[in-house]
Amino acid sequence: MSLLQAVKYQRGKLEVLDQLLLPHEFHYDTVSTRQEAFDSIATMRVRGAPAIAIVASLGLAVELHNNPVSGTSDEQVISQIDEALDYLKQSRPTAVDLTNAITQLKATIRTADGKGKEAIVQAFIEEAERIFEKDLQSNLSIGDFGAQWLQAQAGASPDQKISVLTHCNTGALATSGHGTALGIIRTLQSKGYLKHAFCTETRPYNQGSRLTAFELVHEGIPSTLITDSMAAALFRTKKAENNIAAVIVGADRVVRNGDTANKIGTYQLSVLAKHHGIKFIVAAPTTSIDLETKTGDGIKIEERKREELTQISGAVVGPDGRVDGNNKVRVATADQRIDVWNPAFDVTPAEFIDVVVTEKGAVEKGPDGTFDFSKILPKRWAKVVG
Ligand SMILES: CSC[C@@H](O)[C@@H](O)C(=O)COP(=O)(O)O
Repeated sequence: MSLLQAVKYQRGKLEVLDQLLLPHEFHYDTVSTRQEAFDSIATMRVRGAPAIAIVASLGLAVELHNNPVSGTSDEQVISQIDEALDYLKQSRPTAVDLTNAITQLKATIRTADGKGKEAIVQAFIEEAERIFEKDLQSNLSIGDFGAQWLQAQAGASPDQKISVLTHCNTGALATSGHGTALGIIRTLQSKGYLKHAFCTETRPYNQGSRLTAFELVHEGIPSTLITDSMAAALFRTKKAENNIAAVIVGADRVVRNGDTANKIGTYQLSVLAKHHGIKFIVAAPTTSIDLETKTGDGIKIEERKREELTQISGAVVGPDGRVDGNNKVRVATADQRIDVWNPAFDVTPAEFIDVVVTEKGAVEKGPDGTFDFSKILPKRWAKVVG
């Protein structure tokens, strides 16, 4: 089985899989400049909170590797890199991984201040590469902690397999590999704990049907696709038969009290899960945690263009039922004059979340109903909260 990779990188060269063409066509774009990185992210050719941060960081690393910076003093070079990072930060607003990566990159280049411009650039490139490599390790740990938590809380085991529902895409395509929520599902499968994975279509951008369904099939994980509107009926009619124990989702931003921004539709799933006695798990690396924002009310939710709701693209299906991946079409699915509201994310309040699984462990709610991240992030906590 070939490995799914959203990003292929070697020093000086970055290739990014165009996810808009999936699952019908595999095409990698070369990304060599900050503008190309920005464009890949803003047009959603690459998407998913960790992958966005990785492409922005490595895209600029490639630009700096191949094109000497013009500044002469260390101060000038640092300010030019800062400017490029601030530009990249504008590519998409809701996921915090990019902001956290930028903070980390800015701090790292300052450790080379006074050592000359090559040292500053080198420090940047090495830090960007570390962000990429560390993400994979984080995903694998999230998978282990998530499976352990489900073993303890839902009795998941080879003798008592569980089923789960996931939303959006959080797999290898949204990260450096393995995935977060989908990473837990992969780990459950490898341990023999998984009965079945259900995935939502994830309207309007269809990350679930285009990407997650593709990843699940690719991995040979027993799985079923549903539309977003079928979740309640699924829980009501198929929970017992399938032993549906958890909804597992990723995160674009988990704020200080645990409120979590994730793909639109996540919030309604959390309400349904509570109603049906199903655990609700947020799987997120600590790079997706934002301690500076106190509650979900402070999260900026990206609104996207109307055509994402009123039009859809895909590949032509022939009369024999075969999909012709080379023959793409874009079709209208609504009266093009209708007014549209298209928020890309929503906020799930902490009260509906049972656990936030990070690479540093599973964090459960305290008696006050909020999450306390001070134990897993003591330094960041001290900086922000004191
Ligand atoms: C590990 S990816 C976590 C989230 O980024 C994911 O669930 C999600 O909401 C992605 O949204 P997208 O708009 O496709 O970037």
